[in-house]
Amino acid sequence: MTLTDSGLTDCHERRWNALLEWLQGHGMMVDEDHLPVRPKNVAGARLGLFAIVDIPPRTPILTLPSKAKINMATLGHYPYSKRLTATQLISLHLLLYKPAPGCESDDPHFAPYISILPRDFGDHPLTWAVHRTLGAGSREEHSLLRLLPPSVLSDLLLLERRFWKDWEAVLLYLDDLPDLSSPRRRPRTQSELILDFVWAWLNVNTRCLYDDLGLGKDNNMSLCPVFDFANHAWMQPTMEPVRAAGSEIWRPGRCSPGGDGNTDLVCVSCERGIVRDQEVTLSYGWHSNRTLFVEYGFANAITSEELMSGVYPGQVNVQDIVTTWLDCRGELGTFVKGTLEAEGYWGDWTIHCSPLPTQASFRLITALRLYHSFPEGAGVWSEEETTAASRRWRDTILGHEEVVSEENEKACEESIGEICEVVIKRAERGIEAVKEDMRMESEVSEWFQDVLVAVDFLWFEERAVAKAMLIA
Ligand SMILES: C[S@@+](CC[C@H](N)C(=O)[O-])C[C@H]1O[C@@H](n2cnc3c(N)ncnc32)[C@H](O)[C@@H]1O
Repeated sequence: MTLTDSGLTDCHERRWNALLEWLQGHGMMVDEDHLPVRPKNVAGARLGLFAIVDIPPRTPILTLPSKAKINMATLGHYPYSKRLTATQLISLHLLLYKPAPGCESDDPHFAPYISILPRDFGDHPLTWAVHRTLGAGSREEHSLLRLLPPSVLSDLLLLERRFWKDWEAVLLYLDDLPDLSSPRRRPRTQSELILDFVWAWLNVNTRCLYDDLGLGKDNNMSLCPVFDFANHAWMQPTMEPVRAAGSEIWRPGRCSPGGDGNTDLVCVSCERGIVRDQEVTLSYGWHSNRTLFVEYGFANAITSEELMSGVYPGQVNVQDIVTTWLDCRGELGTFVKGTLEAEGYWGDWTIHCSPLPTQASFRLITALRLYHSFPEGAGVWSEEETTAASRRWRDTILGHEEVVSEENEKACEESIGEICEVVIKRAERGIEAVKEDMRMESEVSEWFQDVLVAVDFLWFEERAVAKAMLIA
């Protein structure tokens, strides 16, 4: 790959200039004073945004016109567009206008933007999962899936389920509107079409901003050119989005009653300001590496001090361990499972190292309390006994009682210790297996090595959180 003086390939340089010209056509100021950032290659993250001048604190970095965003408002011209969610509609639009290899998009509305989006997501775990489902997984992909911690794999399967659900919805929509798709595109087999949809869907899932358009929660999102080149920094990000002049500060996850419609996006530098050539970064949220890896395809390089001291939101989902215990308890296990499901406490059982003190989530403690309400070896439980034990457990959820009993609490504590031991042991095996692959796979592609490093961090986080729990 040859880089130009600006740190971009020729092709990216051309596409970036075309994007600026297009944005200018939409009324955006793109000179150095109004857009003091440019993309550059970043090892292990494709592109990132960099300051081209010193930027003082709380200074506007970009003001993106609302009509340059891709969202439910700017795609409102699709017939019956409200039949689709924002993810489905934006993904469909990208699918229809996906650039052919080596070419630019021919979208009459957003071509320069769609053309500069990443072309390949071979390093994202969803791609490996979908390949596997289609029976087309490569050896590298299979071995990466095998190396993932169980908690990561189960989140990945949930993400894959979301993907297929969106695909089904888009197919159904296209069935009703064959004019939209048939004449437009080069012929694609069903598998090719699905993989192109993976590309579209991942662009949406990894790049969209929560954006209060005044719609339902799941539809308040936009793809925002330029803004979406900013990489994630878990500590001290340098840029943040704010509302257009005169309105409230933007915060992810907040929905204003009634909504404000599609407004311009303004981003400003954070408190410390930014020096020339420094990377301009955002916070994608206070996420553990498991979530970052599954949703975005990368993991933060973190140290054990950061994990043990509680400054990093380390977390382990231990659902598979507890589920195995329940599976060994026959009918009683089935009863506990059914009760937890009925009461909304099934799954999402986690241990955390931040904020200190380290702790098990209330959901995990609640599940363990019910599990230990029926001690092993206590013989057969009559219906009355089962009802009474469940009632005592339910009282802890309702806040009528703090604990089921002292013995029950002690058993839960011991179980948490056992869970941590299991997590540590398997993390050690996982780290060893990743090392082994690193040694064996020295000839393989760069992205594969990068992913192995990320998988190593996933196991490392699990081990450090479990160790911190045991020490506490
Ligand atoms: C919103 S985009 C950021 C721009 C992106 N790097 C690009 O080349 O277009 C999000 C994607 O960037 C990458 N990314 C973001 N932050 C990262 C980080 N701290 N380390 C590695 N990759 C990162 C991941 O691939 C993620 O899915």
